[in-house]
Amino acid sequence: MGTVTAAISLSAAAAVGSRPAGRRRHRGPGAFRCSASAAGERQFLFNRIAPVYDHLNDVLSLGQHRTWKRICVSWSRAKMGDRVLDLCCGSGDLAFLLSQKVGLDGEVMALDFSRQQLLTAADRQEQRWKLCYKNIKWIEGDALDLPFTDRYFDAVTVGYGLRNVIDKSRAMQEIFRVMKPGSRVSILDFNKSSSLFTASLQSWAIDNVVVPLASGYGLTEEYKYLKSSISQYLTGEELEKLAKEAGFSVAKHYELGGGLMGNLVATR
Ligand SMILES: C/C(=C\Cc1cc(O)c2ccccc2c1O)CCC[C@H](C)CCC[C@H](C)CCCC(C)C
Ligand SMILES: C[S@@+](CC[C@H](N)C(=O)[O-])C[C@H]1O[C@@H](n2cnc3c(N)ncnc32)[C@H](O)[C@@H]1O
Repeated sequence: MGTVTAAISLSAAAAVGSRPAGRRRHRGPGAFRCSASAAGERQFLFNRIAPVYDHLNDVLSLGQHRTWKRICVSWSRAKMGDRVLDLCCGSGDLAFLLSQKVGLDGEVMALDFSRQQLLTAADRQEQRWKLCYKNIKWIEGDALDLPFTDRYFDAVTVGYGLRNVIDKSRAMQEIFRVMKPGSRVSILDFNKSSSLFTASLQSWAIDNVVVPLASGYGLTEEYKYLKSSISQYLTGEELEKLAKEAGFSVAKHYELGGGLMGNLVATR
């Protein structure tokens, strides 16, 4: 595991560039305590599910999540030679897809605040034979305070991450800041559907399939969180509005998987 740890940049300083010091935001003490404990709980949750995360995603979505992730990466328009960011990268599914898009001349920065997810990702990278995967750097960091300079990336992806960050507006502003003008962000997540049928199907599947199966791994509460996080998420229309408020010129949300999932594409 030693080499795996070495593969992860464990501090912002180790990441490329660094945000102008003057731009670090000041949080009120109360706000910091509140968001820090909530963020800490989510960090702990994703550390805990890391060992079975990929397996359960494959089983619970019958492998469909890989199709949705391929669509997300394709819609980012990442291309050969690009410098790209996979934000909230987890075990690296989208980072590996981006790696193939940008090739060895390109660069993939994959950031997450869960060390266990990053260790899984680095382990997977070591086990894979494709040369291009060497272009991925795993960075332990916070999506709300990205360790990258302004206008740095040609494309950004976020797979099932925005719903999990404490401050979605702040995250969108950080994404905007680190993107080059004219570049795209592609954000995949569950869809908070306005259709009663779709919302009921999604809720039924989580209650009657996802959580019972996860319980077999001792992860009942972790997967129960899925449902509450979706109910607190933004609708497609609200995601488009959030992107525009962050400064994006164009933002469009597309439903996937019969409305169970959704993907926001925004252009800076
Ligand atoms: C890759 C997927 C979800 C990732 C994911 C996101 C989270 O925020 C979590 C939070 C807490 C625990 C786990 C996760 C998490 O895994 C999407 C596919 C995996 C889903 C867990 C399964 C969703 C099932 C659908 C509601 C119904 C699928 C119907 C059909 C088989 C396509
Ligand atoms: C459901 S996983 C998604 C992983 C991967 N993108 C995928 O598509 O499978 C959500 C990830 O977001 C990360 N995350 C949540 N809040 C974060 C934050 N503020 N900063 C960095 N990562 C965060 C979690 O640690 C977790 O690995």
